[in-house]
Amino acid sequence: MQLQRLRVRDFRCLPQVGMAPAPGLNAITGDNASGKTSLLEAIHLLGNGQTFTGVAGDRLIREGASTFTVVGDLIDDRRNSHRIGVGRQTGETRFRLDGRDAPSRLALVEQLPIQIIDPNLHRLVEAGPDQRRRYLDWGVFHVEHGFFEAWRRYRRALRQRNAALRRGADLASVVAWDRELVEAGNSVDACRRGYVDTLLPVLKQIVTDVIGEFELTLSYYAGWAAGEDFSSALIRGLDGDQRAGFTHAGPHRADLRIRVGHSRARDWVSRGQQKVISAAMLLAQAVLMMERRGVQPVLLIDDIAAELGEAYRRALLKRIAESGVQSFVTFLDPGLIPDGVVCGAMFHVEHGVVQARSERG
Ligand SMILES: Nc1ncnc2c1ncn2[C@@H]1O[C@H](COP(=O)(O)OP(=O)(O)OP(=O)(O)O)[C@@H](O)[C@H]1O
Repeated sequence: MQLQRLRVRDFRCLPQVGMAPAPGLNAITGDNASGKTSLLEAIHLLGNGQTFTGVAGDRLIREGASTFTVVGDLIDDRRNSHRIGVGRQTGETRFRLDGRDAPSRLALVEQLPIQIIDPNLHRLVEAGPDQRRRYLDWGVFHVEHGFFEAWRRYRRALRQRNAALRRGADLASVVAWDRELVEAGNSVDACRRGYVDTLLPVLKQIVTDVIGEFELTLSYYAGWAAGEDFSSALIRGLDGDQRAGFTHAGPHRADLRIRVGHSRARDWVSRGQQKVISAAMLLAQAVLMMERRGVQPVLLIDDIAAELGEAYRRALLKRIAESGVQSFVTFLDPGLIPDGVVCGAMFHVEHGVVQARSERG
């Protein structure tokens, strides 16, 4: 999927924007508070239905206006055109897809897969498993059909089992959910496992291209002990589950464990390297999606220049530009666009006004 045209009206500090992005790397330059992040937010909204900064509702409407609209014209990998839109009016946000109301935000997520690389990116390596699980599931969702349905079934059964545990129900009422839980959980697990196997070589190659030789391993933890099956883990954990009032083992506890040599990555690598590994993880998903599904995702990259030294910044942006993934990258100053990075298009933002630029100067 490629964003061919973007139109924005009264969104955050942007009064009116009309731009025609290029297929590869789109550089967006502008001073602090000029509106660069707002522009990325508008694109994110199209592919996700939500902003990445967490700002929501009427606060997204430009001060003094009463509505906002963001519309994107897309072309898919079979050269079909699509139009998606998000608008807010009288306290309600509406999603539009090809001239109709979209049933939910999920329809947008399916239409325009989008990922954000921002200054909090290192948390993917550093923070707890939740963020990595979300990362993993985003990729699995877009690549493995059937994953979403299995995940929904699993969540439903888990909720019911936990409710029974919480109210101290008898054993039969708790284990009544185990069959569904195990069936759906095993499907979720199989999808994730297969995905990680194909992701890992792509990721390793990207990390090597950017950092050089690096002993990175990514291992998948299913959410119960290795060598045991899910069903046995549930039986073994039953006493503990009844005492705690919730289910311990299962795909809801899965993780991607990132190691460098024999150490956990977060204990071993520098903050800059954590960011490069995290960015590489997102880029690897994008590349895999293109290879496996022929679907092009969009990458949004906010403020990476402020976070990375010249060498990593150049290598990473060069790799992103060469991947062919459509990306939108913000820079405070055009001088921060590293030499050798080929930009498909350049835009400059000043006081909320976006203009195409023909050269870096
Ligand atoms: N609803 C709104 N109406 C008007 N202005 C807004 C609204 N929401 C945010 N702004 C303003 O928009 C301005 C631009 O913010 P934005 O985050 O897009 O800038 P930026 O170019 O990314 O800056 P930086 O380089 O400092 O990150 C800010 O001054 C912010 O206060």
